[in-house]
Amino acid sequence: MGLLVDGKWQDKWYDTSKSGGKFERQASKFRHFVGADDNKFQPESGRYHLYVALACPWAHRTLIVRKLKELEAHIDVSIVHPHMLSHGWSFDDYPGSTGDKLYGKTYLHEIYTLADSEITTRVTVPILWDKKTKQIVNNESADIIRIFNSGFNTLTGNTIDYYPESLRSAIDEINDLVYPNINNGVYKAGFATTQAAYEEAVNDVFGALAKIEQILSSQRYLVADTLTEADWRLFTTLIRFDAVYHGHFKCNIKQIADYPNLFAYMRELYQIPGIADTVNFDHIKRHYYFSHTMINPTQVIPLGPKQDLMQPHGRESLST
Ligand SMILES: N[C@@H](CCC(=O)N[C@@H](CS)C(=O)NCC(=O)O)C(=O)O
Repeated sequence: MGLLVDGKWQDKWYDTSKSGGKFERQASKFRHFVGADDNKFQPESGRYHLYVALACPWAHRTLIVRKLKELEAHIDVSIVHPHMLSHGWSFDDYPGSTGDKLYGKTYLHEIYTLADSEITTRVTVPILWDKKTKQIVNNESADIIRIFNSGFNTLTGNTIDYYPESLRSAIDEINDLVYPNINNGVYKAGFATTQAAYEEAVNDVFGALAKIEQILSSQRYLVADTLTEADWRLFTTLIRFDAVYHGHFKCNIKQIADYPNLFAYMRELYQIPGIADTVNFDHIKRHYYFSHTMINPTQVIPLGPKQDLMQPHGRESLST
């Protein structure tokens, strides 16, 4: 784990000394868009490449929307090794990993320095890369899923909209609950280095899960009957919760399996054709339990949980 400073790799853990033990996520650096409004990055088949970790919930969002928007033939993917150790993400061989398909690099930080040899940044996945200009288009998953949602429609002819104009304020409102309290909330709990910071984060996680459980008791998806980006953004945290966040990040007041609505909703999303293929529990568990040695110094990876995610979800009756 580390970061690039003036283009040089430094092996450093997150610094929580100035924030009262709280984990504070750095803002993403590259925020360009693809599509009509930006002349520089036009939608073209085969021009863009996605760098991901199968373990990572943020990268997972981009893989899901790439699949649902039928972009697999147009945007290829390189998958890193699940371990993130002293050199950060690497392209070492591992089942389910691909190596760096574009440049044959060893470490992901070399992709950042290829874009800018003097860069100062954390080295995160996902990255949407432009082969033509050898630049990072965007390394913020919330943006990348919107790029995939609409930026390539002219190429694919797929006009399914996961962020429709008429639902934007409702989606934004859910995202404002889910991002700080759940998606990032589990990290704030797991990376907290004081009891107070941990307790505050965990209480926020379970407060928000209780609200979502209530919403899902009377409606099929987070925004009424329409599957939107808000659902996919929540899904990638839910699917990791019982396997990783409950134990490793100490979010152990309850499991997702203890919430009837959340658990059935998570299974419904998991069972949508193509989605289960984007979920790799080996990469997920191995990444967290093996990489975060200050949380789990033995690097022992737990065997459980054993859950049947294909059992019927029964949520069809909630649609009006
Ligand atoms: N805001 C980014 C966050 C991405 C992120 O933090 N990814 C993690 C993996 S789950 C990472 O690569 N961390 C490396 C680090 O922080 O040094 C996004 O949503 O795209």
